Amino acid sequence: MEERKLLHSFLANSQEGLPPRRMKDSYIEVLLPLGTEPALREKYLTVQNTVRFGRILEDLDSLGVLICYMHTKIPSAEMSPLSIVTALVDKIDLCKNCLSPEQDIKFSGHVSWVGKTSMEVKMQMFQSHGNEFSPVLDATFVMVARDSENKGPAFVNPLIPEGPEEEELFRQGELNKGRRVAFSSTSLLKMAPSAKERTAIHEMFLSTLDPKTISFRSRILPPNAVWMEDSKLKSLEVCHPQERNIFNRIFGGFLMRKAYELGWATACNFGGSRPFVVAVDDIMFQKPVEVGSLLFLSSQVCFTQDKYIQVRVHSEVASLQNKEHTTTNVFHFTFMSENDVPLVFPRTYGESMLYLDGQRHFNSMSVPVTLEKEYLVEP
Ligand SMILES: CCCCCCCCCCCCCC(=O)SCCNC(=O)CCNC(=O)[C@H](O)C(C)(C)COP(=O)(O)OP(=O)(O)OC[C@H]1O[C@@H](n2cnc3c(N)ncnc32)[C@H](O)[C@@H]1OP(=O)(O)O
Repeated sequence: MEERKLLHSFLANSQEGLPPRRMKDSYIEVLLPLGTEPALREKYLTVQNTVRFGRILEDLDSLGVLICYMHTKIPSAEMSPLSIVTALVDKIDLCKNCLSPEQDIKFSGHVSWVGKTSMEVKMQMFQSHGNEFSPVLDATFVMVARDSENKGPAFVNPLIPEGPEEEELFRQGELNKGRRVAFSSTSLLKMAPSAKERTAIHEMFLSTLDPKTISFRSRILPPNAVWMEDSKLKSLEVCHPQERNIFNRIFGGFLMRKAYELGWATACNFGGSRPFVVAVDDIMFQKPVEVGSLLFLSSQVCFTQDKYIQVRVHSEVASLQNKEHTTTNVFHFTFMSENDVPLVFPRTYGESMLYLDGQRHFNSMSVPVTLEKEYLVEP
């Protein structure tokens, strides 16, 4: 960190002072040679002989940061003065494809939109089948540039789209920013649910009242349903230095992998079969996690429909001094089970909000996915 202090002089005072970049300046392709380097497979292998999705999340996070470093590269500087951190995993949509641990995987990506200090990155992943690579997933991340010591914001190079395709991507990036602002301003933490949502929650509530008593307090579960609180799983991570990133904080990919694996276990426990992940959305990195922290992860099913299970994982760190807990991340994962799963019922008002939030995330899934036998992505 002492060395990084010296890099401050390379930081720009305004965005206009930085040379504009094109999308192709940050474009990169990376090969994960699972097919040709068997020694690498162990790290990626599940017991079902598929690829661990948690490992893919780690790779996407590192790649996203690398892409941003390409976009902001200063040819005359040996080291970048920027600290680039993951602010948001906007979306990861998986296509219906089998991930084999015995075939090479290719990642590609580039910066698709920039603000003043933030960059949207689009990445794709492919797996080789014979002579060609077929698409596996699309991911959109938002990275934020901070100064050399990660203490304040830092400007990033402007982006000039070239041609109609790039202009469309850039416009989409702008729309994404607007959509995120709108989504956050109608958050249930700030606003009451809509009339339709309120009615749905009240109907669920009524369906749990015991018809034998005239009371709002005697609640019974309808058939094929589970109380939301009974779907919870929790875990604890001690954040050792091994998991730190280049800025001496805990690596975002590690946090995602841990949250994903707990989320998967929650869906597995709930649905009674090994579920497949179909979408990841709106993972917000609100606060950095310091090395040495105790990281508490808490996961629960918050919405289900047919074979789908929407899981929310909340992570917080505890201050060792005053035992205060601070939220660092909230993760949303959509899984698909082999068979139809039970309904999940909220018991309290807070749980009802979690249910509606889960439903909103589920409905924002862009690709309607259908269950396919060969579609196997596991933790
Ligand atoms: C050299 C080559 C090296 C290669 C190495 C490769 C491998 C490397 C591997 C290492 C991998 C290491 C990677 C890791 O492990 S990073 C570790 C995981 N991530 C973190 O720890 C980040 C934790 N969060 C924070 O520190 C803050 O919340 C941040 C800094 C993110 C924002 O803080 P704050 O809220 O105070 O910021 P602001 O209000 O001033 O806004 C600043 C800008 O940010 C935009 N914004 C903010 N939030 C969001 C959001 N949710 N969605 C979209 N955008 C968002 C905002 O619009 C604004 O944009 P703009 O209007 O300025 O454009």
